[in-house]
Amino acid sequence: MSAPVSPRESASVHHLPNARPEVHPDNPGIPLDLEPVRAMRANLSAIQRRAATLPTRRTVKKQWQAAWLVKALQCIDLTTLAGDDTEGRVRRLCAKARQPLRADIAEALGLADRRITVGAVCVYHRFVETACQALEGSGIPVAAVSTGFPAGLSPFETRLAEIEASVAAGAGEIDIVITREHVLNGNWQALYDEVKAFKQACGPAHMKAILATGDLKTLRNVGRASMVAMQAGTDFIKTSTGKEGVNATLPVALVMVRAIRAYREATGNVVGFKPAGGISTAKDAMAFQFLMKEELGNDWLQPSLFRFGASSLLADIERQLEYYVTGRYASFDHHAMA
Ligand SMILES: O=C[C@H](O)COP(=O)(O)O
Repeated sequence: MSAPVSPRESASVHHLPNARPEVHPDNPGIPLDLEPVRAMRANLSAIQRRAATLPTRRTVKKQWQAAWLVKALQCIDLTTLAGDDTEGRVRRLCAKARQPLRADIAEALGLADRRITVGAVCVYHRFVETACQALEGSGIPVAAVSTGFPAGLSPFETRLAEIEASVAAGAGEIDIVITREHVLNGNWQALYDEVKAFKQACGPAHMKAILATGDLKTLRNVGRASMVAMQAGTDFIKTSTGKEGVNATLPVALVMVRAIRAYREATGNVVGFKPAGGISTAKDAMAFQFLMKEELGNDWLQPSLFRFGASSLLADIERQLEYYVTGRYASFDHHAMA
């Protein structure tokens, strides 16, 4: 991270890139069109080369770096998806979601009067009601992972019922998982039908389609699955559950955001992107932000079109912002939810 500001310098963040109105996902879907699906190509070495340059492409320092990190924080789906989750843990997570920056850090950044929150809180269905109660009045949506998360192999009707139950319990966002077998078998019709049925079951809730890219074997499959999920009407495409062997990576993200761009150029429809799983440092987060800015533009830096699915990223961002305003690093356990 860059050197801390001197006491004489103002630590205020003046460059939060959110003066413009946010663009929201707008994707009614289209009938299944296999031509662009089959046309998806992925040049592995070119993608890897491009991905390798992303973390170093921009030199962002001082208040500009702090502004990027505050924006990253606002895009976090603050997540807990563990077998030992409890109502108490979810309530603490929601308290952190409401006030993700310690008051003294927010004050030093000149953000005390701005209502800075994370993008959403993401939990299992079991905790949707708890999270909705804890977030009441905050405007922060609750996202529920659904459809047999993480494997997505429970009976189809059960998966639909799970979506409906989470929406009825108050979830404003539903993160579904696709059946990886449909992708591995090239059964695009089955994938399209599944995602479309899930979208219908979501009703007014926003849907994110988790492709579980670590299970899809090739980047070409990632591109094809992205295209089919968008044609079926998903509002976001999301990389991973966080439970696959490999989760969000920059090469996978490049393929997915380029599919978003191609789909938008072909249809005019707008789809968001959520890298998730294994993103735990401010530096990682900024590499994904640079990717979004360069591939899709500033509209995709806003929480309406960009989220990080992350359980521990917030702690590092808060730590880096504390360093920016004080010149000292705190230990991780100094920050709540570390
Ligand atoms: O969707 C979110 C992921 O499950 C979070 O993954 P993580 O615990 O590696 O940050």
